[in-house]
Amino acid sequence: MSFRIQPPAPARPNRCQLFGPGSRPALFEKMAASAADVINLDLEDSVAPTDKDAARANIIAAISDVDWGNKTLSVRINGLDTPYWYRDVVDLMEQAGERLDQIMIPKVGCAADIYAVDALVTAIETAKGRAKKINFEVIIESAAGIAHVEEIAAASPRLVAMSLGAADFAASMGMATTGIGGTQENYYMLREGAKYWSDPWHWAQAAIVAACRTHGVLPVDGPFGDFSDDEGYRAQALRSATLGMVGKWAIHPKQIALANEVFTPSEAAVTEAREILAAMEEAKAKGEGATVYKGRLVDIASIKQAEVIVRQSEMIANS
Ligand SMILES: CCC(=O)SCCNC(=O)CCNC(=O)[C@H](O)C(C)(C)COP(=O)(O)OP(=O)(O)OC[C@H]1O[C@@H](n2cnc3c(N)ncnc32)[C@H](O)[C@@H]1OP(=O)(O)O
Ligand SMILES: O=CC(=O)O
Ligand SMILES: [Mg+2]
Repeated sequence: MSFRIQPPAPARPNRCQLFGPGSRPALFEKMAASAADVINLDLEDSVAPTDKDAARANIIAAISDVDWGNKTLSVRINGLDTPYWYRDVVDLMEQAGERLDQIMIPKVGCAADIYAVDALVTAIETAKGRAKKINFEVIIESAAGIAHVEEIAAASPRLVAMSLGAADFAASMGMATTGIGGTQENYYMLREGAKYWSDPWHWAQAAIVAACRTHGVLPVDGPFGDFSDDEGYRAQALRSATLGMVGKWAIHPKQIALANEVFTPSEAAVTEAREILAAMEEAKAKGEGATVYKGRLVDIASIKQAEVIVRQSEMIANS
């Protein structure tokens, strides 16, 4: 344990990030009316190159025209390896209303990528006298991104969230799959003739969570492509929540309720967490640092574990 206190991540709900292409403005009101905590209007990979200008204009208009309620409103710009990204940033910062909360930067490979966008955003924010500071979120979706994940998490005070982008990540890593997240048929261990599937996303997720928790950033699981497979989505989301992620993307409205369910601590989990806190209060009153709860050890570390669940539950209830 370092003497430095681990910084808290922003205390706002981020259970579900709903995506929609900027080239389909008919979806925007539906997205705003959904139960997602975060809305991601997309200028990147769901928008064809010929539609980039129109999508930018649609999004800029919708930021002011649509009632986004209390949702976090984010726009995914194009990657720094494209000719589009500077225009995305300039037009958003110069023309979009103050309702815009966040810019999502895809395919970040190093801290300097964020520095570049930060420099541009900061200059326009100052020049235009924008009152509200724009936050950043990033997608780790390349070999370089995961190799430099910690410096990326530390790159800017604007950074509030980091997602794993399974599709581009798989492509960049040369993974032999066209699946977007979830179980991969060929990734198994064999024992006595039986197959046991492993999780090929696990190490990237764990690296993202560690980098995020070190620097007070929200770790988020990205897309699950097969929106007909509710159980597959739920299983992936449960694994992510167990590893410390706070939410997951929805690329179809069907996935919103699943994400909200998994990333809202259940009543049973909250009750158990409160019981552990009560058991530790009793132990403390007796001058003990450890005690027994339901036949198992709980100690001072258990207080911190239980507080994660209670805090998450209270933050969602109060949002
Ligand atoms: C994988 C890598 C990534 O970068 S993922 C992030 C980028 N991708 C995206 O943003 C894609 C987002 N999703 C979509 O574009 C659409 O959901 C896709 C997957 C194309 C399916 O669209 P569509 O064929 O219209 O779906 P559907 O007929 O099943 O829709 C049922 C009702 O739901 C609506 N809907 C659809 N998508 C959204 C959405 N993203 N947000 C809000 N509402 C959505 C449809 O309009 C339809 O509504 P209604 O019942 O007709 O009123
Ligand atoms: O942008 C998301 C991805 O999975 O790629
Ligand atoms: Mg991607």
